[in-house]
Amino acid sequence: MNEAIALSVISVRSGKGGPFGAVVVKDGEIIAKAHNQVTSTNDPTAHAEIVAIRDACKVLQTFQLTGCELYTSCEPCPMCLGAIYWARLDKVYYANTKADAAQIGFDDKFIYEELDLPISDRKLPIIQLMPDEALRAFQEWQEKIDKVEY
Ligand SMILES: Nc1ccnc(=O)[nH]1
Repeated sequence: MNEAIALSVISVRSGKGGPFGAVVVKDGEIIAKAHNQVTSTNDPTAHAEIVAIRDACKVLQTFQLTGCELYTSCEPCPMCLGAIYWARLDKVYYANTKADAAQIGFDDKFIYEELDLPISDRKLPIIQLMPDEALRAFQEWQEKIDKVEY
């Protein structure tokens, strides 16, 4: 967590992104570390946690981080939490909370609140189109013998 927090400070001082840092640990060793890079890379998904997960997967040459733990300087936002579940990390440690992040202008808490609402009550319109056509790829996937599942 010391390293994750140090990265969050580096992020602020370097001007490369928001005040967030994260590290991925396996068997007690740091295998990947990152700070937020949203504004310096024009990538709204370049949260510290996402960048660290991408790097860890590259290092381990895998799309699943089972056996790894994530240390993040702030409670993960819903996007990062989704990535954490998809990556199958074992555990998450965090320092600042989403309420702390909200206080300095980061939307993590707002997105959590949106997710608690029924789709019809959310700020973001989400409209279904062409479900029958889209199902074709799902059917093909289900029938595919040599697929790589995740
Ligand atoms: N928890 C976080 C919120 C926003 N940006 C980040 O990199 N991390």
